[in-house]
Amino acid sequence: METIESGNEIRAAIIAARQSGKVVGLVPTMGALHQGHLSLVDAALAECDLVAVSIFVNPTQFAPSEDLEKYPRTLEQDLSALRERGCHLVFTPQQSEIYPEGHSTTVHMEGIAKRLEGRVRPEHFDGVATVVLKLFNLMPADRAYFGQKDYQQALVIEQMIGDLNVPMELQICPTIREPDGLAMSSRNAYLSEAEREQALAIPRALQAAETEFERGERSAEVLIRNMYGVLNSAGLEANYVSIVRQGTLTPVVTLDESAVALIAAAVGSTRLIDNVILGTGE
Ligand SMILES: Nc1ncnc2c1ncn2[C@@H]1O[C@H](COP(=O)(O)OP(=O)(O)OP(=O)(O)O)[C@@H](O)[C@H]1O
Ligand SMILES: CC(C)(CO)[C@@H](O)C(=O)[O-]
Ligand code: BAL
Repeated sequence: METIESGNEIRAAIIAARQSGKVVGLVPTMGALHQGHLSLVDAALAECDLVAVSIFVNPTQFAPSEDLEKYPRTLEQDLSALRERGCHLVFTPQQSEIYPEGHSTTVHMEGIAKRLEGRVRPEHFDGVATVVLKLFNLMPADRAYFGQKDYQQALVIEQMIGDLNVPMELQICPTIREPDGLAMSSRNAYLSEAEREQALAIPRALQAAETEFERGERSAEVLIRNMYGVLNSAGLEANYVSIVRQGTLTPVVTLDESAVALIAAAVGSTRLIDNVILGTGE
C-alpha cells in the first residue's frame, strides 16, 4: 500500500492505473476509520482492480461552532487497517494541498442540499460538495463509494455529479451497525458510557417505524410521532425526525411508495444521524 500526500502524484498514479486497463474505486473519508468505512473499502475491492482511499478532515464542512478541532484523528491506526484490508493507495493531503493560499472557488448547492441537514447545518453541503469535487478531480477513479448512513450526503453528491457533468459513477453501500444496532460513526467515540446507551434510542426509533410500516401503518404522522416518543423517553432531543421520498427528500404524508425515515439527534454534545428505508429500494 502506498501513502501519497501530493495531489499531482495521486492523480498521476490513478491515471496510470486506468491507462493500464485497471478499474479504480475511490473511498473518500475523514479518517478515524471503523467497520463502516472498511465495508466501503471491501465493496470497492470486490468490484475494482485498484482501490484508493482519501483521509482528509475537511474544514469547510464544519461550522465555526462545530467539532473540527476535536474530530478524532487516528492516522497510524487508519493506515494499518487499510493495509490489512488490501487497499492500494491512500491520499493524505495537507490542508494547503486542498485549499491553497488564495483559493476562492466553491460549489454552492440549493434544492436537496437545503433540506434536513441543510437546515441545521446551512453551509455544510457546500463544503462537502466542494471537497468531494476536488477529490474527484485529484483522484479521477471510475467509481466512488459512499455510505447510506449519510443518506442525504449521497444524494447531494449524486446531484452535484449530474449538475456538473462529473465523470464518476456513485455506489451507495448499506449502513454498518454495532451488534446492538447503533450505526457506526466516527463521532460515537465522543459518547460516554451513559450516552452510548441513550444513543440506542435512535436505531430503536427507526426500527420501530420499520416494524410499524411492515405491519401496515402508512401514516407518516403516526410513524413520526412514535419515533419522537422513543427518542423523548430516552431523554434525547431530536434536531429532526422526518419521513421523505427517496431521491427528492420531499415530505411524505401517506407512505404509498418507498420512503426514507431520517433522524438527527443530540446525545449530550454529540450530534448523530441515522436513517432507514421504508419499503423497497434499499
Ligand atoms: N456505519 C456506516 N456504514 C456505512 N458507511 C458509513 C458508515 N459510517 C460512515 N460511512 C461512510 O463513510 C464515508 C466517510 O464518512 P465519515 O468519514 O464522515 O465517517 P463517519 O463515521 O460518518 O463520521 P462522522 O461521525 O463524521 O459522521 C461516508 O461515505 C459515510 O457515509
Ligand atoms: C464525503 C466526505 C469525506 C467529505 O469530506 C465526508 O463528508 C464524509 O466523510 O462523509
Ligand atoms: N459524515 C458526514 C461528515 C460530517 O458530518 O461532517
